Amino acid sequence: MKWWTSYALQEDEVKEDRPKEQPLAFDKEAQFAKTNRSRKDPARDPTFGRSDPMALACGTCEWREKHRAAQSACKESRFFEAVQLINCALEALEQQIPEAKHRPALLLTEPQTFAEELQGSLGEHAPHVAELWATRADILMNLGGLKRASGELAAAALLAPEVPRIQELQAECRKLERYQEEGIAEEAATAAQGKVPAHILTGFLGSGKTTLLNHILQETSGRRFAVIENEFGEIGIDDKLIARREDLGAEQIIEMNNGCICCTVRGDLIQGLRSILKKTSLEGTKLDGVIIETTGLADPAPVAQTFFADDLIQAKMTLDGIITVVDAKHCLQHLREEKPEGVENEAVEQLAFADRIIVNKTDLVSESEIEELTKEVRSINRLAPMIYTQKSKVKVEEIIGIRGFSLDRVLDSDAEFLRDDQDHQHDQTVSSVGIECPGECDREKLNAWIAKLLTERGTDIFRTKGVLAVKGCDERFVFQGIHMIFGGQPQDPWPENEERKNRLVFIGRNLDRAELERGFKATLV
Ligand SMILES: Nc1nc2c(ncn2[C@@H]2O[C@H](COP(=O)(O)OP(=O)(O)OP(=O)(O)O)[C@@H](O)[C@H]2O)c(=O)[nH]1
Repeated sequence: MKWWTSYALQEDEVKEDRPKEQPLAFDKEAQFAKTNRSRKDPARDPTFGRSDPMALACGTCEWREKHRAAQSACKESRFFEAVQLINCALEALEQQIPEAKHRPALLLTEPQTFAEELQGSLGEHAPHVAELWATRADILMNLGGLKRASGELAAAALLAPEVPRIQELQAECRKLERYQEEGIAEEAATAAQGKVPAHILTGFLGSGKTTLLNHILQETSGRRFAVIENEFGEIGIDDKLIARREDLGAEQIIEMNNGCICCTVRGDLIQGLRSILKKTSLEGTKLDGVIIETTGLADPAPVAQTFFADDLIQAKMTLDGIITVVDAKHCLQHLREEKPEGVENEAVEQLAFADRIIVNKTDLVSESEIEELTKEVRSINRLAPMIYTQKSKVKVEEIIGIRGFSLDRVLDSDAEFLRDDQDHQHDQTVSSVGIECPGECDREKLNAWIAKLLTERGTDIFRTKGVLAVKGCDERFVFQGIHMIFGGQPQDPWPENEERKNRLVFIGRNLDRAELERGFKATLV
């Protein structure tokens, strides 16, 4: 059965109950060390690890009250809120412990080290700290972070070995870990069965994400996938580039343009996922999965966090994996780009978070270039399997249904992953210019202009794409450019209900809108 509906989110769907943006920051580990996220230094920054605005209340609030609230939230399956509350309780308790002041934030971020170092000097506070860690472990177990939970419980047991609740939770955690290790994961599997798997496709501009999406849809026709397309450009082009939608089988597509789901349209992502759940529930249908294609400038961490931060989504969906596509030709230059202090390098983030890495466009590079790139990629992400492709052609079972995402792995490297108060700053010099105008282009003039533009400015113009009306051509002319590599070809005929007009987008650094508009308009007949 075909089940294709293309629709944009309604205003009232996205505005209501819009959650606040929830970017993240990183911690240590080599895998994440190059991400250049803004990090706070616990030794120098007294606000390190504290949530704001909750932190303001914490100074005066009673830790017991926050602890009770965290326990209630956990019982009611509001796990993300429970994490924020328990962290708040820990912060409040930390204030009460003079010894903790010498090791700021350790109580929050590294329970085991804290317990080992201060075990003998906590006095009456020891069982209280242990109790809070036990609650945090309980919440983490519910979210699937077993390794982290086990660490918190070990620390709690060090401080309060005889507390029955800690022992019970340890036994429960061991049981779940055993299930996980033995691969039987009965309870987890039963819980996951009813959940819709989600797949995040990420990768820098022009790396081959849409090509991969088309490939997945083609190879899985008959399976029902909903797709969320997110574009950075001022004008959406990708929806026109998803090949032969009607032939691809069962999908629902939601487009989110002009903003990045990792920050400005993050609330839209949550509402988009919720509306997919609502639609399938109303229709009584079942989805095989949701595929989210991020912009080429997205930080995948906040996108992944969405699957924990929203209670409904957490209950009904499970993040199967983050698939990062790499452009073998241009990736290194983006990985090595120097960014100002505190500004993140998205290309690095995308690799650091990957559960699978697809090194695409191997046709454009030599063996030795691939070797060099592999080394660099491995210095950022040691673990994710790497797959080498042309035109993103990969065996679908290597990237879909992989159960690749692990909360534990992310928490190991980024203890702050589940906090809702982290900084994350994109490079403000990178922007997009969209041109939309009627008329027909002259192919020769267009070629000459674009060739000159990209030869001269191709270092700064990362990505160009467009759907153009070319004189003498009955089809929509699709133009694609990545730095200085560009090309175009007629695609399918203009749909009857679509006006023949030009839509072109440039994404890059220090773009000159007036110059681009002037240049393009000069190619019109
Ligand atoms: N030479 C070559 N070109 C490729 C390969 N894979 C994809 N392309 C081309 O690269 C261009 C960009 O591919 P897309 O799939 O649109 O890339 P994207 O990551 O979705 O791009 P954005 O969403 O704009 O960031 C298109 O013209 C593709 O046809 C490949 O393996 N080799």
